Amino acid sequence: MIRLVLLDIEGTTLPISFVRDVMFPYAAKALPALIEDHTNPQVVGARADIAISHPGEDPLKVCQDWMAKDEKAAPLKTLQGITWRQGFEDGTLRADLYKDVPPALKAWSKGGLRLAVYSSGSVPSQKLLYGYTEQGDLTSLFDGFFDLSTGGKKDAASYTKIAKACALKPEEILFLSDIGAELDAAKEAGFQICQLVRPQDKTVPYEGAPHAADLNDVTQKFSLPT
Ligand SMILES: CSCCC(=O)C(=O)COP(=O)(O)O
Ligand SMILES: [Mg+2]
Repeated sequence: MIRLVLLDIEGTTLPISFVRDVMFPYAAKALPALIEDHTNPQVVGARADIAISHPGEDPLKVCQDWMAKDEKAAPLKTLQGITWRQGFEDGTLRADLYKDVPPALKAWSKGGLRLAVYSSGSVPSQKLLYGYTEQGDLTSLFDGFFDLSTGGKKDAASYTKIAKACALKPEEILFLSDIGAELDAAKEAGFQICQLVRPQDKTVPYEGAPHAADLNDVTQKFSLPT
C-alpha cells in the first residue's frame, strides 16, 4: 500500500523549460557577484568543495561549465539556491508548475497520503519554489525535503536513506521522476516507481518503468485519492 509519494521536480512537477529558461539564467546572472562573497559561510563552503573537485580552476568558470551541461553538482545547486532566494522573495521568480500538479497534490494529501520532494535542487530552493508558485504556497503539503546531501539520485542507497528518514518500508513509497536512471535506483531500493512522460518536456519513455502523462494519470494508475 502506498503511504508516501516522493516527487522529483524538474520534468515531473515543473516544466524543464522553466528551469532552463527562467531559473538558470537568473542564477547565471547573479553568480559572478555571489561567488566573490567571502562572508557567506555557504558560499565559502561551496568554493571549498569546488577547489577539491577542480583544484586550481576558476570556481566561476567551473560553475558556468556545470550550468552549460546541466550538471547536478551539489556546490552549484547550493549557489544557485542562494541566488534564487532574492528572485522568489521579490516576485521576479514564481514557479509555474504543471497545472495538474497543485490539485493532485492537494487531493493526495487530503486523502491521507504523505508527500515528499527529492530533487537535485537544494532543500532551501525546493522550499522557495513550492513556497512561491502561481497557485500559492504549497510547502505545507510536504513533510519531507531531500536533496543531494542525502546522496545522488541515481544511487539506490539514497532511496534507502529516504525510506528510513520517513520511517516507511521502501515498498510503501511511490517515486515519480522523468529520468530512467533515477527510477532504476529507486526500484533497486524497493520503491514503487512511475515515469512522468510529459509531452511538453519531450521525455523519452523509459521501458523499465510504468508511465504517466501527468499526475491525474498517476492517480488512476496507482488508485490514489481523488
Ligand atoms: C528547486 S529545483 C530547481 C531546479 C534544479 O536546479 C534542478 O536541478 C532540478 O533537478 P531535479 O532533480 O528536480 O530534476
Ligand atoms: Mg527531473
